Amino acid sequence: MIKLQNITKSYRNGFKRAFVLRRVSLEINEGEFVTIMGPSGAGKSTLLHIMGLLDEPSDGDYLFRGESTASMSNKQRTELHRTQIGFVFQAYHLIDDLTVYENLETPLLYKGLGRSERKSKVAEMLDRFSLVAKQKLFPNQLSGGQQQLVGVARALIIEPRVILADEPTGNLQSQQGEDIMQTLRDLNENDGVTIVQVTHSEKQARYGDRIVRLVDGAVDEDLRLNAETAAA
Ligand SMILES: Nc1ncnc2c1ncn2[C@@H]1O[C@H](COP(=O)(O)OP(=O)(O)OP(=O)(O)O)[C@@H](O)[C@H]1O
Repeated sequence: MIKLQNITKSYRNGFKRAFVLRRVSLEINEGEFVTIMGPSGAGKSTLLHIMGLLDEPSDGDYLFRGESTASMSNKQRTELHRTQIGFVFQAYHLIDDLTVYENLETPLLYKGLGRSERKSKVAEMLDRFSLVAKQKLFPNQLSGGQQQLVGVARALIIEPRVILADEPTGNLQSQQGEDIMQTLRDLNENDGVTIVQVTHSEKQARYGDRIVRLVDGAVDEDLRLNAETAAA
């Protein structure tokens, strides 16, 4: 589903080049639940943004479902991102001047869904994430944790084939965090949705079935968890 081949990302830093990712090759199959871990600054978010077509590699190729994304037009890449990828941002990225309801409805508008279908899908998400009472509020009227929940709901609402989540529980209380992890695991197990999450938490990593550790922009370890090491 996701195939990264020798992905390199670098930025110019004065006269030098700073390498954030160094020849990262990684294959993620449909239905996997992968966790990317590693020290701060290792390149985890950058890698996730490249997978989500929100950033481009400096070198190497990224194939999404067998198709090279380098040869796609910007329009095709945007379309792919909007219809197949649910992205949960570390810093929520909600639209400030839209209400919770409207923030959830936006991806459905981009997807071209009709009014009544949008209404029922938004209602379902509001209910699932206990946000019904907050639907008319704007993001700055919510707590950080509530904004995070809206961010997760917005990623799930298009029923994506892939969910890319950058520290999806970073600002949540532990119970809310566990609920989100359980939701992701159910989607993975019951609906076969492919999930790639970035986290610093070993406990959250155990919801998945594989851990990829990045150090200094390179893959340091690629570990498959078995039933005993994965969370029960
Ligand atoms: N636009 C940019 N220009 C220059 N350097 C950048 C840019 N974006 C990211 N970097 C650098 O790339 C490195 C990796 O950043 P990234 O956010 O991918 O790390 P991370 O592993 O996700 O870290 P954290 O766990 O702290 O979120 C950092 O050193 C950062 O300064």
